[in-house]
Amino acid sequence: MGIKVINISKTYDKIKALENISFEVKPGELFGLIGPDGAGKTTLFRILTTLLIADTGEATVAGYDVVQEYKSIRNHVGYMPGRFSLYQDLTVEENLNFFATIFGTTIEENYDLIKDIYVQIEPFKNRRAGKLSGGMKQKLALSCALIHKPKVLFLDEPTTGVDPVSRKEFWEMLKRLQKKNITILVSTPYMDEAELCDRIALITDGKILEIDTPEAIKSSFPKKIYRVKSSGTFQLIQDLGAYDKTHSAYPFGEYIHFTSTSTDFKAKDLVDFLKEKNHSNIEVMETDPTIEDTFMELSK
Ligand SMILES: Nc1ncnc2c1ncn2[C@@H]1O[C@H](COP(=O)(O)OP(=O)(O)OP(=O)(O)O)[C@@H](O)[C@H]1O
Repeated sequence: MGIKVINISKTYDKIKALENISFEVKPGELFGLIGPDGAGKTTLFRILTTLLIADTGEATVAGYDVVQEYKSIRNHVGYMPGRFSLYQDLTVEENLNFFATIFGTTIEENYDLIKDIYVQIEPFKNRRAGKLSGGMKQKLALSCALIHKPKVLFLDEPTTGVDPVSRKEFWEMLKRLQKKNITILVSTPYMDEAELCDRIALITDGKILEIDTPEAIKSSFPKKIYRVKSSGTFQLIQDLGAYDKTHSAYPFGEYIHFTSTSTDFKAKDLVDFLKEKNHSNIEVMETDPTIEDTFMELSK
């Protein structure tokens, strides 16, 4: 009752939005699609929620074929699209009632499923959706996507433009929904959110680079990573770019993450090189790989 995607491709004019995508989401799994803007995440969501037909390939959602059995899928999935999808001029309660009605249900019938989320916006039930904060809009959109008790939930960048506290609360809600046997496919450009998924697929330019648990993806990183800092960040990037032992060097927060082509490379080699280049306040320290590092390495 999860999701199966087999060799899905989709091209818009000349843009290959998806190229031979295959993966499986197990029933009850919280699966993340992690990738930058334009990676193809929305296109994939639209295909799986039957709003768009793939050029080639097959997919099933909750056991139903996305083309042949699209009507059944629509009754069994909840979809929270990336951009705010609610009726801005309707109130919170009217929006929820509207979605309940089109699925032939009522707020009361499935209140248990949305209770946790809805109680937080219920005090504002008479406010128009267009006047809600980002975090509240997101909670309302999730309530609307859940009101017909879907088996599978699709969330396209649900936390983009939402403050950090609401983001954290949102992920806690997803974990609780997962315990109620809902399969969840969520996309995000935030690498820290990737860590909260059971498994993730790293996607860029319409292709999947890797699928595994966040832990396995991090531990598969093939090189030692050093975090590097000096008083002149711009010059540091330039000099690391020109260094003959550099495999990769890219900004990572306040540091540059550096890997070397050499297998017996030592932090001292880099310190000596940077001293030669007149850098001051040099800091070079080995650090643990993150999902973002794997992403950078695989998309090189
Ligand atoms: N209707 C369309 N017509 C032409 N090109 C499109 C269309 N929709 C998407 N694309 C292109 O297909 C590629 C994948 O887009 P898609 O929206 O699926 O990516 P995404 O990962 O969801 O990114 P974003 O978060 O920016 O929506 C992009 O290059 C995009 O410009």
